[in-house]
Amino acid sequence: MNHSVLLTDLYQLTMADAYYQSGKAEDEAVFHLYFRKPPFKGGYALACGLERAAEFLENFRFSSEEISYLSRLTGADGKRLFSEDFLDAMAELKFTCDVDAVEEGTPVFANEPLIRVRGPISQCQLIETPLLNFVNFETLIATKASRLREAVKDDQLLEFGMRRAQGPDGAMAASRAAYVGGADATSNVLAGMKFGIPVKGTHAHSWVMSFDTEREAFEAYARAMPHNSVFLVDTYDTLDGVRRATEMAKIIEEKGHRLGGIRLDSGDLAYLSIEARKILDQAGLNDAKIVASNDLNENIIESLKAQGARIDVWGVGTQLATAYDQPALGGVYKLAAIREKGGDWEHRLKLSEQAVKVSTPGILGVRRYFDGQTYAGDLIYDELSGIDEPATLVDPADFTRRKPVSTFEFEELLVPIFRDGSRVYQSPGAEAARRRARTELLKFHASIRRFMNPHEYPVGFDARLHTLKTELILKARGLAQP
Ligand SMILES: Nc1ncnc2c1ncn2[C@@H]1O[C@H](COP(=O)(O)OP(=O)(O)OP(=O)(O)O)[C@@H](O)[C@H]1O
Ligand SMILES: O=P(O)(O)OC[C@H]1O[C@H](OP(=O)(O)OP(=O)(O)O)[C@H](O)[C@@H]1O
Ligand SMILES: O=C(O)c1cccnc1
Repeated sequence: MNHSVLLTDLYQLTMADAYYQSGKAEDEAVFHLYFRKPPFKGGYALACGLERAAEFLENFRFSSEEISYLSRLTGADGKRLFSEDFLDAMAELKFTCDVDAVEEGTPVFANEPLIRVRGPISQCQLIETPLLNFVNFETLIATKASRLREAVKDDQLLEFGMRRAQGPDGAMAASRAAYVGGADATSNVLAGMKFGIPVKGTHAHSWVMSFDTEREAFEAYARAMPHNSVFLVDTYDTLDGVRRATEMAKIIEEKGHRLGGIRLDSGDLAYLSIEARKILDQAGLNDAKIVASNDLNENIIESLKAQGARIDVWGVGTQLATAYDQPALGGVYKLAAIREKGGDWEHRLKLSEQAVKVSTPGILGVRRYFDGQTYAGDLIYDELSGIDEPATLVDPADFTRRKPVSTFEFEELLVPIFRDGSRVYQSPGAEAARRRARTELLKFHASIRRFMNPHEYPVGFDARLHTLKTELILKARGLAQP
């Protein structure tokens, strides 16, 4: 899916023009994309959206039609909004940035750069909005799916959300991200074809309603789809429907198949699934699956399991595809360092009344330390300052809390994606990202995956970065020590 370079906010283009006019367009800058709080009051997020971001950047060039459109835009005085020099430069523009990013399916935490962009400030600026658009949404949905995966445990999780998703593009991105996060399949056929996601489904109430009786509907379905025979049993009376479904086993077996199962879509799903299981088992259909749907989310699933529900397959639509309880991830993209051509790097920081909103200066990297059993903590450091050895995590919220990590193995979370505008990383695809999410999440202590009051995984600054940031905050507030 390729997107136009005009998929950006107007102010990115007006700033880019102004950078050209100020002679700063080629100044080198570093921006980081990160979020300040994990979504859903959870303990982590699952990085997603890089594949689409990389595709977008790879095709980052202005067409003559796009330049012509921009040349027709006018400002408040009715004169052309964009300067001719800027539009000429855009017509010739080649993406030349270095981009480093966390791979899709990697668990990530507040304030860690998910993407780092380094290059001419005008280019860094133009790509801010689309990068945030791709990463915020897909990371949000992948995280939601991973919470659902946590709730369903080893059961099957099906994503049924297209009908309630935020438009067709939202549905496509949601199906992909849900798969990365832990869904086993989607009902979205186009997502199946485009992203290689398994597609699965049952049938709707309309099938049953289109016949005079439920029996006729089930018989016709059993004959037509003996190899895909999950019957929706709640159109009239759920447990009667289950009994009727068991009567289809004969037709299905005559065709050389086994009854797939039933789907419950209303009522008390704990009670009904327990009763349905008894009916299926009594009919010798122990292998028939019970599918449940109806506005499910991770908390309802956890509760249903605690109630002893006998559900094998969970169909989740609206709450997954729309991230119902938190419709946006608040990822931001902030300037952290800049240098004029041939000059030295200067750190940059944005102040805020709220300490958590003060941005972090530098060319940041993240090291994830492993103590042999679980991940022990992440170290955010500034490549310009170097790491203060022995490596120690300094809690940004309380500098007296420190955790030594130098004896542990570590990996760098940011990997090169573009060098000088050329793509050096091929996305391994949704399937590989999904596997990564599964294996990586299990390397953290389970308490970070808890829904209620999850454990806060240690993410600290390197001591030099902590000192640098403190000094820059004091300086910006006019409080610097002489
Ligand atoms: N045993 C249960 N414990 C907790 N939540 C449940 C249980 N059974 C069903 N639910 C959930 O309660 C909600 C019930 O919603 P609602 O009242 O709209 O459904 P319904 O009346 O059973 O069916 P519908 O309105 O779709 O015909 C759904 O989110 C469903 O997943
Ligand atoms: O509940 P969700 O998690 O979004 O899952 C998808 C829902 O879509 C279908 O319902 P339908 O469109 O027929 O509407 P209804 O069942 O809500 O009436 C299906 O029967 C599920 O209930
Ligand atoms: O296949 C299903 O059962 C299905 C698909 C989409 C939405 N709800 C249910």
